[in-house]
Amino acid sequence: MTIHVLSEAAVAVAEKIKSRIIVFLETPPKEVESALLLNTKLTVVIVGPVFDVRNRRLLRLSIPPTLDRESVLNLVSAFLIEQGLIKEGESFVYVSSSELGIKSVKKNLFAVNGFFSHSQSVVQRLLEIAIELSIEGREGHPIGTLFVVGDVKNVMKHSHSMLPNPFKGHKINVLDRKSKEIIKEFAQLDGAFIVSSRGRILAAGVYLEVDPKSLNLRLPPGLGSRHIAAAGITKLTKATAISLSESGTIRIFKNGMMLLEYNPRMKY
Ligand SMILES: Nc1ncnc2c1ncn2[C@@H]1O[C@H](COP(=O)(O)OP(=O)(O)OP(=O)(O)O)[C@@H](O)[C@H]1O
Repeated sequence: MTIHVLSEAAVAVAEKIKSRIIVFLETPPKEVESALLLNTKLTVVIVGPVFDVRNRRLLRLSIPPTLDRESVLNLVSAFLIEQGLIKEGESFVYVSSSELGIKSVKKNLFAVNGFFSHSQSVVQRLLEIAIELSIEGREGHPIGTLFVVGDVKNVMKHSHSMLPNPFKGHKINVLDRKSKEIIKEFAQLDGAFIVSSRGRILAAGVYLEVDPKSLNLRLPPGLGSRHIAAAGITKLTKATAISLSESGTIRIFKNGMMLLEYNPRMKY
C-alpha cells in the first residue's frame, strides 16, 4: 500500500520541482504504473530485471539490484542523460516501497550511448562486484583487479598464466551469488580473471599480452598498464573488460574503447 501513497506523492513533488521524470527503484504494481501514465506530462522509469526503452513514456532499465543507493541513483542519472531525458543540473523524483526522494543530476559518471542496452547480465554482475570491491577494499586495503569476459578462445591466445590457475577444475560462475566472496578473495592476485560469456570463471592470475603501440588505442591520458591491457584485449578480441583501479575507479572497455567510467568512492 505504501508504494501507492508514495507514488501519488511523487507526482506532487515532481510538479513542484518541475520535473517530468519519476523513477521506481523497484517494480511497482501494474495499477500504480497505469495511474501514473494517465498523466501525459510524466515519463516513468522502472529499475528492474528488464531493459526496454521502446515505449518512451515507460522505460525499463536493468541495473544491478543490490548496489548501494548512491550507485543506483548515479547509474540512473547516467542512463537519463544518455537517453536525452534530462540534463545536468535538473532533477528527478525516485520512489521505492519505503521512500521518496529527489536526485539532482550531476555528470558524475561517464557512459557512452548504448551502454545500458548492451551490458548483459555477466558484465552487470561484474560491475556490481567491482563496485563493492571499490567501496570495501579487502582487509582494509584498496585493491585493483581486471575481468575479461567472453571470446575466451581468442583471449587465451593473447595471454599466459602467471601462476597455477586456482579455478582449474572448479565450476564457479559469477552469476551465482555465492561466488562473490571467492572472486573478492582472488581479486587480490596479480593479473586478470578470464570469464566465459556465460559467466564461468576459467582462470585468474592471467597476464594479457598486449602491445599498445600496434593497437592505436584512444584512451584518456594517465592510464597505467592494467588499463592499457584491458582496453587492448578488447581491441584484439570480441571480449569486454571491466577494470578496477586501486584508486577505486571502475572502467568498462569494448572494441578498444572506454564505455563507462565510474568511481563509487567519490561523493559527488
Ligand atoms: N598486461 C597485464 N595483464 C594482466 N594484468 C596486468 C597487466 N598489466 C598490469 N596488470 C595488473 O595491474 C596491476 C597494476 O599495474 P599498474 O599500476 O601498472 O596499472 P594501472 O593501470 O596504473 O592500475 P592502477 O590504477 O590500479 O594502479 C599489476 O600489478 C598487475 O596485477
